[in-house]
Amino acid sequence: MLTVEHLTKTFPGGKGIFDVSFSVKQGEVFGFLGPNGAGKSTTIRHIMGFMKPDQGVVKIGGLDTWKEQGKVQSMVGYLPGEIAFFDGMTGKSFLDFMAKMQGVKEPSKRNHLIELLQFDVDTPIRKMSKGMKQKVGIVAAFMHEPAVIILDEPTSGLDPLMQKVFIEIVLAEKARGTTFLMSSHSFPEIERTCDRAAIIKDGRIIAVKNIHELQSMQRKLFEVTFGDVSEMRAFINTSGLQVEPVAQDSGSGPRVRVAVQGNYDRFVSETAKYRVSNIDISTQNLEDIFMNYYDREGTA
Ligand SMILES: Nc1ncnc2c1ncn2[C@@H]1O[C@H](COP(=O)(O)OP(=O)(O)OP(=O)(O)O)[C@@H](O)[C@H]1O
Repeated sequence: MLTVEHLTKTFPGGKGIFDVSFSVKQGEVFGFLGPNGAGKSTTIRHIMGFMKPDQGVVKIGGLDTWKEQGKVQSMVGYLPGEIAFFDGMTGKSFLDFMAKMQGVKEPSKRNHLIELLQFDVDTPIRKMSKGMKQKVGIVAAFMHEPAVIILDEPTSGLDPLMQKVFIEIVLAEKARGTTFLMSSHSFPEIERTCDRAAIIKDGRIIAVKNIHELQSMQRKLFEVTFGDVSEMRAFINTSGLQVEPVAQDSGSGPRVRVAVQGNYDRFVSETAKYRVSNIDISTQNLEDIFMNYYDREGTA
């Protein structure tokens, strides 16, 4: 539904995006992650056909988004990182204006979204908080029921309750077959909504990950405290598990960290052979996995 092929744009000074390629299938929610200045918004502006690439092409539904901008935009909903509103407009007059541009005649979807997001459409936009403006932008991006929705940091400015509402709106649209590309700094949001996510750094894609696979691969980390050092050593040498010793705090007994993925039988039977005084359990979360990519140099 959406393909980005070898997209390159170099800004004066050498920044930009370089050979960015990925594709998003119909009905897929695709996350776009990366540190500040990595190139997310620049990529999104090219996807929307607002910028001419130096090299490469973006296609939505088979149409070149730069060359056939007009046609493409009628099938796309877009929430920019920073929305430019006209002076003197209320939420209602802005949405009326957008509805006219989008050719929306039936207001039921718009009214439903306003009800879910809970804001007063009659407030002048200049008096709205950042979160309220964001809500107006979300309604504008979704109300014409486009086939593809492109969202640049959609929940920035939204409170936690509204972030949850937003996730529910995305999941409902996804169930109808809408295709999404969504840049975000929020790992829980990506985890709840996305099928796959790309990580961009210094203008280059360094990884594309399947979120469902990552979730099924998540490891549990057990910190096991033994009765004495000889027992801990025996466990390290004979258990056959992935074990590493943990530096000992004053007062705590000899400890190891055991990483287990999926099958806990061996962990249970091996630890049962010793006097164990404590076990702490933690789950490696997606944020840990992604942060690893944020820090790491190189390509996937
Ligand atoms: N029009 C422009 N002219 C020159 N440099 C630009 C222009 N637009 C973006 N850049 C630079 O390109 C890089 C990528 O910027 P971009 O806004 O795409 O990042 P981002 O990933 O969206 O960041 P953030 O998470 O902070 O929103 C940055 O170094 C930015 O300063």
